[in-house]
Amino acid sequence: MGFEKELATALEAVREASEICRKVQKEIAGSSLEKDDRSPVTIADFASQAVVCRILTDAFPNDPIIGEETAADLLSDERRPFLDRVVGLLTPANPGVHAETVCGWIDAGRGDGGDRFWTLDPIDGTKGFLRGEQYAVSLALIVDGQIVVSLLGCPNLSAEDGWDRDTGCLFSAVRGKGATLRRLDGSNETKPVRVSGTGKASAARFCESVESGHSAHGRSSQIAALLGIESTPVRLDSQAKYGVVARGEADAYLRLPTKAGYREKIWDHAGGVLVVEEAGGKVSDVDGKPLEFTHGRELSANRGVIVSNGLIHDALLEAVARTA
Ligand SMILES: Nc1ncnc2c1ncn2[C@@H]1O[C@H](COP(=O)(O)O)[C@@H](O)[C@H]1OP(=O)(O)O
Ligand SMILES: [Mg+2]
Ligand SMILES: [Mg+2]
Ligand SMILES: [Mg+2]
Repeated sequence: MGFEKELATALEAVREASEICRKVQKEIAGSSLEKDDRSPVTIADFASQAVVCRILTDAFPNDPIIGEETAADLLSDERRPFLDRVVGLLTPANPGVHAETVCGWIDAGRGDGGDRFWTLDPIDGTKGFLRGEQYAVSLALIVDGQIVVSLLGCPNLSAEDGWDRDTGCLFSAVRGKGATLRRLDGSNETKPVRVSGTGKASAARFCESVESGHSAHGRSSQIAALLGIESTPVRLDSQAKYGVVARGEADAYLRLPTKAGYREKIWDHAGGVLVVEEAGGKVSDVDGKPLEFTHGRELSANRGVIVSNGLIHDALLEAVARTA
């Protein structure tokens, strides 16, 4: 199956959501609040989830969506002004839309898994978004446990090679059909995406989280030292790191388990994994096992994530094991 309609629908959804995120990022002050787990969320996270779920549900009414956000976080009286701002972001494209309808769109993202489902991170890297740095809109379709379509909208990542620096870029992949890069604006011109050809682990360029609480930075520098790597890792937020490895600007992305024992969420990886794999790279957990997207909202069968150009993957896993 070619998944043409799925890809076209997902491209439209990620583009529309990214446009809203861009608009909010320009005037970010006062646009965020804290969730029960103390992580930040902004009006753009909710609006992005609403838009993507609306578009997906229109096109594929039977497909469940597992999204990060829930409208429950918007329903207290004190949060009503915040909800009204989310509604305001959706009004230009949906004149007269009511708060109840918007909450319904957001909660279309509360689906369960199954044989065929979508997973969505409406803003991945909210902390980066708030700092005015990298973030991504991440969307993937999973069929029989395999990612078959994946997209990463990266509004603050320049589309290389003479494309306008501030258009942002959009990665997509369909299983067996390669990975592609577009500008995030309306243009449908595409470029193939390929990982680097770096075969010597000592020459590898790493990228990693900005937030040390999300991945063990100390351990990644030990791993780099073991491999004889002298360059310092590039730190950037969000699944934009998958995009950067997919297009060969870095050779590896290490997400090493932290002491807190955090379980990775499927929406924090699904959009990036197939882009890297279809670009010729490899993704596994720290034990070398493939990521399993068949256990609900979390990657509960995996620990950490190692992303590479494929050529240096075994060397990375060996060094990871030696620092365990
Ligand atoms: N304690 C945590 N450990 C690992 N990842 C986390 C943690 N808390 C939130 N995240 C998620 O990690 C991702 C960002 O990590 P980074 O940018 O450092 O790679 C985001 O998906 C973020 O969710 P969110 O989508 O809410 O931003
Ligand atoms: Mg979050
Ligand atoms: Mg995320
Ligand atoms: Mg998020």
